[in-house]
Amino acid sequence: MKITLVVACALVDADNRVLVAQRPEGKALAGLWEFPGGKMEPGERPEQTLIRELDEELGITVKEECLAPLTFASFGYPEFHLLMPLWVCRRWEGQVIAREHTALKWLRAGKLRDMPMPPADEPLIPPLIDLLGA
Ligand SMILES: Nc1nc2c([nH]c(=O)n2[C@H]2C[C@H](O)[C@@H](COP(=O)(O)OP(=O)(O)OP(=O)(O)O)O2)c(=O)[nH]1
Ligand SMILES: [Mg+2]
Repeated sequence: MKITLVVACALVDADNRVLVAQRPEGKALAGLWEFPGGKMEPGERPEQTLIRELDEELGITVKEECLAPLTFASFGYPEFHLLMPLWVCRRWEGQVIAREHTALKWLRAGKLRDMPMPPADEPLIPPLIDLLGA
């Protein structure tokens, strides 16, 4: 079985809302709402991958000390087993923009359940509600 390591981030704004981003057409799971992030490249540490992905996907600069680990997803897709740690980040530089996603939304954690997300993401929602409120 192939394990794919993907790193992801819940960006949280001053009102305790979480950023979700809609996956673009042409990619796997197109149209679903996800936490920004992506696959690790050879030689990277997970936190470096996340910082790179947040720059590439959202145009923001994040410092490693502003990333707090929260939980992880472990889910069997047909082609691979996804292992995805999720960090929380409340502090970054720059304006969040959709460089690769179709759209972005800031939502209360309790509203994440209303969004069509990848099946792997469902268990990530309760820890976010515990941390941020519904
Ligand atoms: N980023 C992200 N990926 C997720 C989430 N949930 C989930 O199942 N995935 C899956 C979808 C993909 O199979 C994989 C991550 O792929 P990705 O498309 O973000 O990878 P990437 O940014 O490196 O993009 P690419 O270069 O591979 O096109 O993890 C999530 O919340 N965030
Ligand atoms: Mg990505």
